[in-house]
Amino acid sequence: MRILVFGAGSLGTLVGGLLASVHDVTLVARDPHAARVSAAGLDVVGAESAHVSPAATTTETGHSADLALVTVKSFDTAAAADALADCDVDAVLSLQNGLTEETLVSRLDAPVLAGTATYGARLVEPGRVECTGVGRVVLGALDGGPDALAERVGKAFRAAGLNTLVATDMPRRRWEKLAVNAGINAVTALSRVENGALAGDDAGELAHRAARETARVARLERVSLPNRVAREAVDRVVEKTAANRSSMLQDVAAEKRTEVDAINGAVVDIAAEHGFEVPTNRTLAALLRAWERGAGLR
Ligand SMILES: NC(=O)C1=CN([C@@H]2O[C@H](COP(=O)(O)OP(=O)(O)OC[C@H]3O[C@@H](n4cnc5c(N)ncnc54)[C@H](OP(=O)(O)O)[C@@H]3O)[C@@H](O)[C@H]2O)C=CC1
Ligand SMILES: CC(C)(CO)C(=O)C(=O)O
Repeated sequence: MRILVFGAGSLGTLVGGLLASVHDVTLVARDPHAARVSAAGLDVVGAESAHVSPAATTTETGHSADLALVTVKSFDTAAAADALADCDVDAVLSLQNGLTEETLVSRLDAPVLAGTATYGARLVEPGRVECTGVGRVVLGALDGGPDALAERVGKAFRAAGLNTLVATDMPRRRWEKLAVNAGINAVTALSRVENGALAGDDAGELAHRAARETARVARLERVSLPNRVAREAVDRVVEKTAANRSSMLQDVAAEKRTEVDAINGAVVDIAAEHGFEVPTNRTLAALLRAWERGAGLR
């Protein structure tokens, strides 16, 4: 399969690097990373290891591929979609956090699959990416149900050794992940604690409230996600990732823009379309956006 990875930073380089063992992969990345991969190949280290030689470029448009993987941060999704609109791609798959697929659908003609990734990735230096944890890619039709394209992409991922599930219930999975991120990411970022610190703490109750609100909005969107399931998902992730610093905490610590708009912000916006209020998500989003403004990031 010819696969274009749009936004090869940490996750895109890891997934693209693993796919490059059997597929024809092009990484759209920044220099000096793109230049280094072109000149000397890519080292995958850590929980996975490989030396591969995908193509790498900073050129955003004019590519042709069977599949475009979108792995930019959520706030760069619209720009990525606009660049992909000037490419010839047969299908698009997002592995980003937050609700980003709608932005891709609204700007692209190619079919868009929904995806989530729990692999851990860190771009150590140009040309070198660390797999910090073997997770799973889950992908499928955005509206759910069986899908031949998703099956083909899943088969291509598995052929490259990526732990991949093709799911027929992506709407529920996306909203459950959103509920987990809306709770854990925002609260850990604002309180500067590891995920495990939420267990049995008042801050954990705040995370539960954000997740319950998200589940309520999911149901308004006709996605079946009971409050109890969202709350239990938060507890499960807090327990399994107790020592992790959430991606949003890492962004705040590094003084980088967060993905709040596609997480808590998306919950607030979609709730408003239904005339529904989500005060916990609204508060968390306001605090994070105020921090970003104060830090000159938006
Ligand atoms: N890292 C991880 O372990 C995981 C990440 N995710 C999700 O995956 C997504 C990506 O995360 P992550 O890989 O960590 O983020 P990174 O910031 O490491 O990677 C995104 C990369 O895309 C680049 N980029 C943006 N626009 C362009 C462009 N027009 N042309 C070329 N390159 C571009 C960015 O460069 P620049 O910064 O210079 O703009 C950056 O290098 C997020 O939604 C995240 O939540 C999900 C699971 C795990
Ligand atoms: C699951 C969780 C909360 C793990 O830290 C995550 O997805 C993130 O940090 O973005």
